[in-house]
Amino acid sequence: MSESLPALIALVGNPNVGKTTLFNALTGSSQKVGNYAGVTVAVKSGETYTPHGNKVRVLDLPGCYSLNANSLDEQVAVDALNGQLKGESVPDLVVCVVDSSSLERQLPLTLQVLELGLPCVMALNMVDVAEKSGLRLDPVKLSEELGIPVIPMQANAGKGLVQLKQTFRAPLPPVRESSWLHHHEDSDKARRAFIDQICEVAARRPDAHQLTVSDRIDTYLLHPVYGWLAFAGILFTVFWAIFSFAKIPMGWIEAGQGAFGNWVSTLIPAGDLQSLIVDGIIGGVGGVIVFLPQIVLLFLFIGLLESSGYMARAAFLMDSIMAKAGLSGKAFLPLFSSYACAIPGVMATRTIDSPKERLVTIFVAPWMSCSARLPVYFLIVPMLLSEKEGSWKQALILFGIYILGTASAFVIARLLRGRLGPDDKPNHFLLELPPYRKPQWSYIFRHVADRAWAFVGKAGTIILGLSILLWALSTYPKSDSESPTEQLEHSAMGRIGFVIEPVVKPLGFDGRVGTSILTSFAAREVFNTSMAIIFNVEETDDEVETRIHIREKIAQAKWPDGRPLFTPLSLVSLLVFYIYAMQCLPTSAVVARESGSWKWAIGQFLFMSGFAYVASLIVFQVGRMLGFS
Ligand SMILES: Nc1nc2c(ncn2[C@@H]2O[C@H](COP(=O)(O)OP(=O)(O)OP(=O)(O)O)[C@@H](O)[C@H]2O)c(=O)[nH]1
Ligand SMILES: [Mg+2]
Repeated sequence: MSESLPALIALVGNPNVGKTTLFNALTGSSQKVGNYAGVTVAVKSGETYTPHGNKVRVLDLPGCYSLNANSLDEQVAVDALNGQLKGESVPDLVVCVVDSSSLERQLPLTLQVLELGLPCVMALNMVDVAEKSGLRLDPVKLSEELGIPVIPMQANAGKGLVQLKQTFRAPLPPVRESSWLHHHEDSDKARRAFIDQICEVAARRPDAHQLTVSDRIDTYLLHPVYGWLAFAGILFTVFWAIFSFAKIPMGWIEAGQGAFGNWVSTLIPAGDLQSLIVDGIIGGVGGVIVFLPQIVLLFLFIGLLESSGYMARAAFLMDSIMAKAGLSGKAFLPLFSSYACAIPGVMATRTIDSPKERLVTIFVAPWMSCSARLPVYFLIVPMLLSEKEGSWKQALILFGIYILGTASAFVIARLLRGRLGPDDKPNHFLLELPPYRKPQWSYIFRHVADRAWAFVGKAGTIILGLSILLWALSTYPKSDSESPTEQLEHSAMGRIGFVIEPVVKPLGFDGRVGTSILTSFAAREVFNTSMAIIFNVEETDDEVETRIHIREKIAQAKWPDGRPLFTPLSLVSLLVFYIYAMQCLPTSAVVARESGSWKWAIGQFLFMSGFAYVASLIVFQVGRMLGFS
């Protein structure tokens, strides 16, 4: 019996049993929670206090089905228990978190953990679900049979937390001898027999098998026809809502930004300083910040889909399509989360057992249109339809953009998967359909707020810095000319544009657009910043009084011969470029780390950006041949 206080506690359990919910409740963190298996893919650490005020460290581990790890995320959990994680020792106490509504399936892992010989406590989570399904649990019997403390809990409501914390103190529960293994050759069989015996006395099922509410919902949502209709309907509603709801707060931000710009213009006399602040900083940062409402809505919807349990159904429906792309349903969730951001998407590929399938998924993930592309789409799409934001036609185009990116990703995945050849060992696709659950609102709001704050933080730092730099490049060196157009041509930016114009002209863009594209390799949103700065700086002074929306200003831009710069064809070409181009250094860094080599990251960058160029070129040239303008 260990007398010393525990210093390190590890939360272990099957996927989707509420480990992270418990971790967040214990440590006050807001790590990602979702109602599907494989949300947590890396170890997270936090601190909590015992009822006696002693500080302990808690590790949240990725879920695993057994200790014979099949995938990378499971391996991490196993390493943590064996003390093989870098910088971590063997845990002093293991909290086995189980979903009490399916105890038989969870106990094999618990027994394996007990066999390791570490002090254990069981967090018998989701007792609310077990109760509703009519299961009769007997925690006292369970504790007697297993020989460890068993704490009934409902982690998402904070119930049982205090009781659990009371076990975090000396003396730690004695290590139990693995009696079920005695006289048995086959340890799997021995565990099964012991589990049957436990469940007989401690977890009795109701006699009649009833269809649960989730089962009933699934007869529609997984139906071969209605299921797909519902899937398309849900996605379309999301896009439509992003366009139409966001319109209102966007209007406020724009109005505020305009008023602020005008106010600053009255304070500072016309000249370089005014131009720097109004055109460079307010215009440049504002060109990105105004899309905050869309980003918030996108993350809110993804959060809702993830925490209700619908995401796992979508993966189930998509399994057959994924198979055509040479991937399994498991690749769907990482790819879907790449719609928010490719970085967590690439990380989430750790749940994929097959190393080759994982590489392929990492490779195509950046083609799932991420949220950083939204500002660019929202600048271009309304121009394409020459209308303001918010119509259903725009939502339809946005839907089409996502479909194009996704379909292209699947085609490339298939080609690449074919080239890599079959796996060395067979893989089993195992996707769990969790019951539908009420969304964890507190978590979702916190998560959305974090993302919104990160977006604003980026605008206030990286985008702000780039805005100042871009403004300077578009203003200096100065020429004697009075004409803003000639002045821009004379500036450093104008000269870069001059060099770049021949490269982008076949795609339908001039040097100004080319320069904006070039700068957006730093981060996609910078396209908006550059466009705003270039076209603001170019305005004549008397226009300052009637500050019009930057999009209208851009729409009026012309080639030197007076033709409009932006035609439907050139706008489509621009959209196509942004759907395909790989313009995110942090993603490249994560790809290099997760794939184990920079070769993959560089190959991906060159392939995707090259593809973007060629695709835009084809769109513009073929479009022109067909008579579009
Ligand atoms: N009804 C109910 N739901 C819960 C409870 N605890 C957690 N949940 C929900 O269960 C789902 C899974 O929670 P997570 O904390 O992400 O589970 P996890 O074990 O960390 O999952 P992985 O990281 O995928 O291994 C979420 O939808 C939670 O809101 C509970 O006690 N009762
Ligand atoms: Mg988790």
